Amino acid sequence: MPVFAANLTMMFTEWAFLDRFEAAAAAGFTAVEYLFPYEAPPEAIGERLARNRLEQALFNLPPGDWAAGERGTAALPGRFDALKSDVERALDYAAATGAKRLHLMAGLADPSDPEAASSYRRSIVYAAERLAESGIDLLIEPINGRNMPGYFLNDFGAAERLIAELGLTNLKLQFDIYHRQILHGDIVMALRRLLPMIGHIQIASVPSRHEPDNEELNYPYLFEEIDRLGYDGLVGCEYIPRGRTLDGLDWFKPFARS
Ligand SMILES: O=C(O)C(=O)[C@H](O)CO
Ligand SMILES: [Mg+2]
Repeated sequence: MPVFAANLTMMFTEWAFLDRFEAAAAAGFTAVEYLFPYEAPPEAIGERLARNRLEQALFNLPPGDWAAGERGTAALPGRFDALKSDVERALDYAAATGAKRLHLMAGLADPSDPEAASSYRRSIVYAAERLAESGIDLLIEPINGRNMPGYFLNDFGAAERLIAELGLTNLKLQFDIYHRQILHGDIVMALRRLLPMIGHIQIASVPSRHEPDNEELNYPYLFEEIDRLGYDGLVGCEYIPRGRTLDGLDWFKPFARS
C-alpha cells in the first residue's frame, strides 16, 4: 500500500503549524510534507516529528519572496549567490528533520529564454551536488500554468529531458499527479515510463485540488498501480480539504496507521 504524507501547508490548517504534526499523527499519518518550514525553528520541527513518530517526506527550498509573487529563483538570472545561501538554510532544516528529498522551485520565467534555462541548469547542478554530500535528493516538479501562470517548468517532457541530460544520480522528478493530469493526462503510462526518475509523488483531485476521492481521477486504481509498479517512495497529499480536514479522511482510512 502507498505510504501517504499529510501536506501540513494545505491540510490540518485548523491547527497552528507546529500543532499540525500531532493532529496528522492522530489521524493515522506516518509521514508529513509541507511547502516551507522556515517560520518555525528547525529543532522545534524535529522535536514534533520525533514525538509523533513521523517521517519528513519533503519540503521546498526557500522560494524567493513568495509574498511578492516569486515562485522560486532557480531560473532567475542574477540570483545564484542567494540560491547558494538558500541551499544552506534548507540543509539546516533537512538535518533537523531527517528530510531526504528537497524540492527546488524554478520561478516565473520564459522556458524559451536561454538565460533562464542556463540559470536553471546552474542552480540545479549546484544544489544537487551540495545535497548529495548529505545523501539528499533534489526534486524538480512541472507545475501547470492554471495554478502558477508563468512558471518556468511547465512540462513533464522538459523535466524528463533535463534530468536525463544532467545525469545527476540524486536529481529526481516530483510527479504531482494533479499537475500531470492538467498538463498532459496519460498518468499511468507516464508513471510506468518515468518511474526510475520519480523521487516523490503527490495527489489531489482534478480540477478542484481537493481530497483524492472525487472528480475526474480514479485514485483507487492509481494507488493500486503505484503498488504494482513497486514505487517505494512517499505519496504527498497536496490537496485543499473541502471542509474540515478530519471530515475528509474517509478515503485514507484503509491506509491509516492504527
Ligand atoms: O505547487 C505544487 O504542486 C508544489 O508541490 C510546490 O511545491 C508548491 O507550490
Ligand atoms: Mg506539487
